[in-house]
Amino acid sequence: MTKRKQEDEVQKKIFSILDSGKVKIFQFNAGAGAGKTYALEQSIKHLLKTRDSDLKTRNQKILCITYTNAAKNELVRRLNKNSSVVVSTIHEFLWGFIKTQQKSLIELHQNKIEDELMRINGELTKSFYKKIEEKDKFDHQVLDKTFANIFYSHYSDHAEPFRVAMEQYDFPKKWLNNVNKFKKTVINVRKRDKLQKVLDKPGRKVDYISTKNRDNLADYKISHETLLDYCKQVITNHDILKRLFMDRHPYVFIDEYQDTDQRVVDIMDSIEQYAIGRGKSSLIIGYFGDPLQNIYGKEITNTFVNDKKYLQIKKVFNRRSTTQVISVINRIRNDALKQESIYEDYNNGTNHFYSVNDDFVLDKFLDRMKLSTHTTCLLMKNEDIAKERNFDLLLTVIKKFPNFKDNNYDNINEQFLQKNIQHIGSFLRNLLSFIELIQKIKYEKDITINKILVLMYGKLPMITFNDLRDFIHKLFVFNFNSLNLVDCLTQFLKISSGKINGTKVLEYIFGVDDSVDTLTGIKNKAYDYLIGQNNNDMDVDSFFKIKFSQFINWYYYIYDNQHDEKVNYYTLHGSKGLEFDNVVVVFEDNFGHKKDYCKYFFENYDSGDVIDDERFNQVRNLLYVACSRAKQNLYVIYINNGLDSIAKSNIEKIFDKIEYLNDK
Ligand SMILES: Nc1ncnc2c1ncn2[C@@H]1O[C@H](COP(=O)(O)OP(=O)(O)OP(=O)(O)O)[C@@H](O)[C@H]1O
Repeated sequence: MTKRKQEDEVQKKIFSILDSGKVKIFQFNAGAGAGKTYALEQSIKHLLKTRDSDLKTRNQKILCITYTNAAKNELVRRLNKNSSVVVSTIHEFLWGFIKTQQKSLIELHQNKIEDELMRINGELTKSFYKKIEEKDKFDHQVLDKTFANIFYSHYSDHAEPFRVAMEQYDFPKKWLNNVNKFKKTVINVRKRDKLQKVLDKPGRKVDYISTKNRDNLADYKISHETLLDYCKQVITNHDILKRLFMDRHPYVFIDEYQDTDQRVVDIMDSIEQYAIGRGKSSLIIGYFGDPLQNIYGKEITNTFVNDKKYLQIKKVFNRRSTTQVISVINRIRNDALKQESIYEDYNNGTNHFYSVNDDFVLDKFLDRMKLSTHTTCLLMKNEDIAKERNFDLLLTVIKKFPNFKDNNYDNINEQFLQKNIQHIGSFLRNLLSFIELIQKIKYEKDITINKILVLMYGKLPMITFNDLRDFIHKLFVFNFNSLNLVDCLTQFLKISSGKINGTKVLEYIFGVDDSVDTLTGIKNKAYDYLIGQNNNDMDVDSFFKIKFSQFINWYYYIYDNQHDEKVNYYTLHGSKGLEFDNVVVVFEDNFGHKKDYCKYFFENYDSGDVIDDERFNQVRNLLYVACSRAKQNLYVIYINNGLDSIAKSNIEKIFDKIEYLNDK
């Protein structure tokens, strides 16, 4: 049978499951470039061809869950918008599904507030608060409005000026010995009061805010993680919702199963069980993915790798890369899946492995290899990416703050350079929203008024067109690119037009209340995020003095997956899901807080007992994702201080031969 025929057979297997009219969950496994997204698209098209009128009569929709908004937009584009298909990210979909279940949501939310109150009380009993005899008096004092204003105005000061500001209150000196503990205690008492008040006065609705990365419990606003918790509890405990789900969505496709949260899998399992119990219903759930492309350190749901309780479908063909690239990526993955090209003659590519020392200069290498167009460089060092993308100053400053230093080093990748914006650090996410607002107003020609207003207020407020036009006009006067962050914020705060007020917009974007002036409030948020309880003698001024253009460049790095025909630069993580003609990957050992990051992989490759070695698997997955982006030619450069014989021999097993480049 020809390869194309075999590929068709795989697709037909999926079609036959879709046509079976039964309750089934299947798992489609295929390596990089196999065409998983394509298979998913074909499956939807098949259903549209065979079942569209049925779906329409019953008011049912095919549901397709993608991991990112970018993937969603791509799939929507390929499917040419069809009213029988819903393509959505999981959070967006689940919120739409459960948001009317307010009775259950409020109950869960109140439980969460009670848990939080218990946590706060626990913390208070561990601080000087426990020993205060007249607790009511202390509470009364710190809940006072004037006190709050002074407290927050000096919140992000160094320790001594903060103590001086507190002198007018007769707190015993020893309470202020440790300024951080004092601040924490005050905040806990204030938070407890706020939460207690909302518990005593119910009647609010729970809302999911997709643009913020942190809950605001007192305001009944939840973020992504809490949404998944609530959804799991609400759906798995209510048969009526399971029924509603399967009646509305008899076909569910979930892309990138390796990144799918356990709670989502639990929800789907419970719906499947319910469907089986009802008999004669039909429900098909298909997971598409590749366990080896899990690169964010969050463990894959056991069901997908060990239990394999779903129907397994495998595809071995590769549609992306030349045979030269495929042979390398097969060897990197080193598992049972060995891909082969679907094409008979796609073998005009190359793969090279260069061992180089610290003097290696990438630009010279690109020159030498004549790689000046259609080339993408995947770099490990964040500093290199930041320099190429012109936000190196921002990175240099951010790295000095406790939230990104020492043990928190991984936060640079996980919260600052993270391409999935749901995982960006909470304060940074707010900052991105501010930059997005300015950039969209200034440069995005087809931005809708709704989108602008939602960015400004989180909802559609009643304002006049004139006010909006005037506001935008005033915004255009400033050349934000030439200002630093604090000046940008200051200018923005001052803009007002009728009912629109820059201060209110920033209060919304940064989640600041009116107990202090807005700029100080924003600085306090930055202080909590960047420094927190970790240092008394640091301030956030250096961050706010950074040129706004650096933040804009960072924003474009996070959001922008466009690449041009010249040389483009990404981190290895950031390349996931993309493909390029020529790929240059630069491996380094000094990465991820390790001194032997890649070395560990090369030394242990082929040692036989690495299957459960999490560290080994993480490096392997990252190298696999990076190398499998190449369509035609792959150049791997390994910066190292000398290779031992085991590493050398293993590298040769993967890449055939090592070329040495040691010129300056
Ligand atoms: N049946 C097909 N016919 C033509 N081109 C295809 C087909 N399937 C996939 N392709 C092409 O092959 C390439 C890889 O496909 P796709 O991106 O769907 O793979 P993938 O398995 O999702 O990759 P990865 O997991 O590495 O991100 C793309 O350029 C896609 O357009």
